[in-house]
Amino acid sequence: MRKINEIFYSLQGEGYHTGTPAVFIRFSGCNLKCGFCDTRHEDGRMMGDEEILDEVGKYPARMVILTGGEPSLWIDEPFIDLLHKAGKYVCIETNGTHFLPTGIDWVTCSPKQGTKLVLTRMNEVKVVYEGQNIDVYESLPAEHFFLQPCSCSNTREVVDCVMRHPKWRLSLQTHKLINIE
Ligand SMILES: C[S@@+](CC[C@H](N)C(=O)[O-])C[C@H]1O[C@@H](n2cnc3c(N)ncnc32)[C@H](O)[C@@H]1O
Ligand SMILES: Nc1nc2[nH]cc(C(=O)O)c2c(=O)[nH]1
Ligand code: SF4
Ligand SMILES: [Mg+2]
Repeated sequence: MRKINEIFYSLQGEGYHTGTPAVFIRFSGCNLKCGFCDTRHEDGRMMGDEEILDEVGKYPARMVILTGGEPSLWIDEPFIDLLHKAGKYVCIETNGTHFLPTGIDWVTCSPKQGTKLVLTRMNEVKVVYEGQNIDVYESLPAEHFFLQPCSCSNTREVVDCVMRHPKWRLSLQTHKLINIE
């Protein structure tokens, strides 16, 4: 059984796959307590894999995004295999402080200040910008580097920072701009 906060169908609002239809599986609970976190950390409900797969199967998209909370606290290789057997492309949003099972198709790592990263592979880095030094993230083993405003509030500051650090690109939380989930 795995603790699920919500399962919903929307468009990936952030980062490289922005605009792509995807089923979000939001797991409950997190090992960090970021002051800016925009997730409602509700208790959630224990669900079996069959029930989770049934819910995911209600939607036509191939992309599934594991998020939370911190999804790495709840997943294992058999779960990723089940999603693959259902024909899904599996993405994860993680803070990078826990190891991941093998086989995930797309890893988005969002490192948080003052934490120790354990991931050795990731496809994209997505930093929520609060004025911190981003140079330290440039050596991470990722193909894409995104800087994201905090709750759409400091966008001009992020634009200026990206222009000073051209390895990075702007990631807007587009779902918030168009009022979708
Ligand atoms: C809610 S977190 C869940 C996954 C994982 N715990 C993590 O932090 O990556 C999903 C993404 O939203 C970002 N995020 C959380 N709160 C935010 C906010 N207020 N503004 C912008 N991005 C935010 C996180 O940094 C992360 O990239
Ligand atoms: N549309 C939409 N895109 C997202 N990308 C990452 C999200 C998250 O909370 O992990 C998220 C979310 O909550 N909604
Ligand atoms: S690590 Fe992710 S889910 Fe956890 S508190 Fe921070 S932003 Fe929220
Ligand atoms: Mg979100």
